Amino acid sequence: MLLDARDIVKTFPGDAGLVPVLDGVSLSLAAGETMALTGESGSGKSTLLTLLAGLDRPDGGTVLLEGRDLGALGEAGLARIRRGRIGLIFQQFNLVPSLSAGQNIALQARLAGRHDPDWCAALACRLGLAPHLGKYPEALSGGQQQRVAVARTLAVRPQVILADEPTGNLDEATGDAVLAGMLELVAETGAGLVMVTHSPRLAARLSRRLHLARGRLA
Ligand SMILES: Nc1ncnc2c1ncn2[C@@H]1O[C@H](COP(=O)(O)OP(=O)(O)OP(=O)(O)O)[C@@H](O)[C@H]1O
Repeated sequence: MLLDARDIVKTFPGDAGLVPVLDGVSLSLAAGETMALTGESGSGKSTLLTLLAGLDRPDGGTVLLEGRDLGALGEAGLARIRRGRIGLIFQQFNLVPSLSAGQNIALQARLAGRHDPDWCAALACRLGLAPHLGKYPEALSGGQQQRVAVARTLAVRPQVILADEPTGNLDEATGDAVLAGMLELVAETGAGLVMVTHSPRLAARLSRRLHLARGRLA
């Protein structure tokens, strides 16, 4: 199994003491599988994604990535896995303003020591970014910026892609186009995808859907 989360518990301090946001969440994701994560605002979707990414540690339970327990890794080991094997895409594009689109696409792959100019060029082409590679983020539309963010993540060839409402900032048609490109490329690379979305319409385009409510997945 690519990603295996077992009995995840996460609590945060609330007005009346510790509040369990995730209360025994388990999920597994196979290579090539795409999973939508839905749930009301505040149900813990982003919290779960953060734990799956190894950006925070659960209070209970384990996250296994390709059989490796993220909880058993130190900060350096976690950082290495995050750089090379886990791709994150957020609603905010988080592009580096002083770098061109092409440089932004290559940035994380360079940092991970995996820069492949041919793969970057192919991604840019597939995502319709080829004419825009020399432009800086301020000169790109929202949809173009998000496609750069998608390409930047895929450039690393991560095993797992965790996306938090990646099209939430885009109009419906642009969001659909970005998602279609992303799903196509995820399928081709054989990565697994977990995508948080509020949209049942978008969730229906993924292979599985899990709904988070009252700290549990259904
Ligand atoms: N660092 C934190 N400290 C305290 N409480 C937190 C922290 N992070 C999240 N929470 C709480 O955990 C709950 C779940 O938050 P989370 O952001 O995971 O929800 P979500 O389902 O992603 O919501 P949304 O759809 O609005 O983005 C919320 O009640 C939030 O206030």
